[in-house]
Amino acid sequence: MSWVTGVDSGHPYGVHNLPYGAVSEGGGDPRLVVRVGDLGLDLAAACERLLPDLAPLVAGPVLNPLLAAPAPTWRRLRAALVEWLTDESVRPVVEPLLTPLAEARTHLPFAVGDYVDFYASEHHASAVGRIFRPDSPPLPENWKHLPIGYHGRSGTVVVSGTPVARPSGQRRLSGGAIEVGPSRRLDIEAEVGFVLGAGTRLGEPVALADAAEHVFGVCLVNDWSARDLQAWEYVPLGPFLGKSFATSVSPWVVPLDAFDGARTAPPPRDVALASYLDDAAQPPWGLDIALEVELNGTVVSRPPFPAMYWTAAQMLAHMTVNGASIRPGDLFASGTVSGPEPDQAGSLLELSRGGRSPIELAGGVTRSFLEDGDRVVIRGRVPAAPGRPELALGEVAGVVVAALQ
Ligand SMILES: O=C(O)/C=C/C(=O)CC(=O)CC(=O)O
Ligand SMILES: [Ca+2]
Ligand SMILES: [Mg+2]
Repeated sequence: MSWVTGVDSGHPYGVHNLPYGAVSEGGGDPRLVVRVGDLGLDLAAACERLLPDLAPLVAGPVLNPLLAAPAPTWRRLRAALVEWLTDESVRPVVEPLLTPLAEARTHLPFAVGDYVDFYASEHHASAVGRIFRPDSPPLPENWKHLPIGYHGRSGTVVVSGTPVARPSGQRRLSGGAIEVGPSRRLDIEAEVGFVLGAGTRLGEPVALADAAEHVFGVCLVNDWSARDLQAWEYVPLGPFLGKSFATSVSPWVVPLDAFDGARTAPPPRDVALASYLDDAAQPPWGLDIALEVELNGTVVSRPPFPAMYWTAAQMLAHMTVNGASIRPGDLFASGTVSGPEPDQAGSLLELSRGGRSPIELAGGVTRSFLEDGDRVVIRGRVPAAPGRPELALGEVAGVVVAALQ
């Protein structure tokens, strides 16, 4: 148990969590911290005093030098952090380096390299297939053979709290006319993101068994999506401007090792998998994360991450099977997390059945898609279970503002 006041062994930000972030105070420069309770430990100052050989990796303002190090270095730092925050004898050195996070501003804690978004929920993929392609089977033929994904726009990944301007673009009206203007079907996608480190060389795939050597940590993602732009532009090359205008991520990157007690078996596979994706003999890579989507103060959905068909390890193995290299700071997202129940969908497109059944919010207000001024908050946690305290992932929030043009 930690000596930090108020951080008992059941605290969701206890020493079993210790997520990394970047904060600034009073207009100062961002610095890297590790979160314990509601406090941030200054990583550079702590390492300078107690682990000097790692200090250059956490000098800030981003985690990328640490991400570039091999996974055993990440584990060494994490073990040291646990020791510093639990061992009374180091307390006089560490305690002065803790500051309250309440007044701090959070920043994107890593420079995003490449960004990939997958489509790993069978429930989401089938539901969207029915809405976008009513005359075709809900799932495309390839869906159970490989985790489908697309490369997104890393430069528009923003930290939670950044306002999101309504995107503009082309759409096709029901009569066939083409119109340009602000999106009328702006949506969210509740997703889980994976931050990569320990880069690879061109031509070097990452095997399923090695995934934990490259997945540094986990965050929450809101893949804002303009459904009218998307539906018109996506054939035949896939998502483009309907999803590239902003992608929000939570400010805290929870180390993969914090999920050791939260692994779940993925759903049974009903198609034989190619050997590079066959995870039958691997430790389970499902994660027991419960999401919650709140729109203007009303919880509208509770998407369950264990329902995802494809795991992060499979996504990484597939992303690199062609020999594509990874770089420290690369980010991939799971795709919309939707469960089997109607109130477990991770997008308004599903919750409002393609816009036909608006959802009800507090105060008699209804929504099919987002209006200017709407505020969306996606929260994530691993619930407490016997022998396992709750693990908080925090939240990713954003307010929609009017189109700039
Ligand atoms: O089925 C389609 O045509 C597209 C669906 C999506 O919205 C793609 C996407 O972002 C993947 C996901 O989040 O699951
Ligand atoms: Ca998405
Ligand atoms: Mg996006």
